[in-house]
Amino acid sequence: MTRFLGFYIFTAMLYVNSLSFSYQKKPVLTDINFQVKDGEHIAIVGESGCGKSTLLKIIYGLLHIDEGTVFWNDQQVMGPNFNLVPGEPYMKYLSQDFDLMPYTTVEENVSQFLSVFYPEELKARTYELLQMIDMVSFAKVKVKTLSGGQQQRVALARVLAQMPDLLLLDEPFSHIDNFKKNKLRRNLFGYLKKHGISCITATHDHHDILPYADRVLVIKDQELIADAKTAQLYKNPKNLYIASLFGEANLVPIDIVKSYADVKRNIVVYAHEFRVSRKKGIPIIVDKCYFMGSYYLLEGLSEGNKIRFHYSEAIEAGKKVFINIDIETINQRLQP
Ligand SMILES: Nc1ncnc2c1ncn2[C@@H]1O[C@H](COP(=O)(O)OP(=O)(O)OP(=O)(O)O)[C@@H](O)[C@H]1O
Repeated sequence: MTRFLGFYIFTAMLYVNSLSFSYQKKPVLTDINFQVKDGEHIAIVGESGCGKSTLLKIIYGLLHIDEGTVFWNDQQVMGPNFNLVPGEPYMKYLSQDFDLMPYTTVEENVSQFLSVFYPEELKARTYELLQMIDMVSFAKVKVKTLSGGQQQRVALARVLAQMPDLLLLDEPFSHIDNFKKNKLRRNLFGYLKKHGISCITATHDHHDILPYADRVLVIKDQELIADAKTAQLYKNPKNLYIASLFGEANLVPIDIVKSYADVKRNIVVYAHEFRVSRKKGIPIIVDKCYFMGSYYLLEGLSEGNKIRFHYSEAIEAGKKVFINIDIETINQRLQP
């Protein structure tokens, strides 16, 4: 809620309230509550099969929910039992299977949905979208001859041509190679912010989350276990499940740190948060060493606990080193 000219204005526009859903008997989602504000980018994350796609389908009105409601401002999203043609006009859903016209060109697939009257403007808007997906040179090519990744990019431009207020993206870069992925991410999320389009992205990939999502929702065992600002969740993950969504992480019994010997608690420590010393710290015998490009990922045992940590150099299996965790990190993670 924001205050404007003395009045309070509700800026939240999508409301998901007490939502529960099951395909058969076993619940898939239980008591899910969250809101999405105007122009906000949300990432939905969680292990495979936790219900991310299901949640997007419910929001779009493709599935009938057992309990709860979904509202777009003051308008309730009704499921397939009420809508002959599922889906709502103000939002678009980019599913894992792309809905394209295979026998027409890339350009035609994109421009078909542009509600523009003048031909020059139609050309300019189509070009803007083709540029965004980096496919200007494919404008005249028939979609059926494109690769899976190229088709996924066309599908993206096609939903954006419809200028939704809310875009639902299900693993939007799953078919796209690493050469193109980073540029496309920057283009897409920049485009959405520029045009004030809200977005919910279901993803496994932290590269889709950290630089672009304003907030992250984490699903585990049917429930929403976290709803927090991205940086806050990353810096202070409450458990190993959440931390592992962002990278290699460990659950460390804090009593292996000498000064915390009396504290019987585990804390989450990312692999990159350890500092390696040849002289002092937590002793660890290296077991495995993986070259990761700009660093090495090392795996070792300390008092029976398997710990993974990063170091700038390779360390031979069997060697003893010492690892350290910053006191600020420990204190932060020990907070309730
Ligand atoms: N049409 C369906 N009928 C029955 N069960 C389904 C159906 N679709 C999905 N499920 C089940 O519902 C659960 C949630 O599936 P969903 O596809 O939403 O998960 P997800 O988090 O998106 O997974 P992934 O990350 O692998 O895409 C899974 O256990 C899945 O097997």
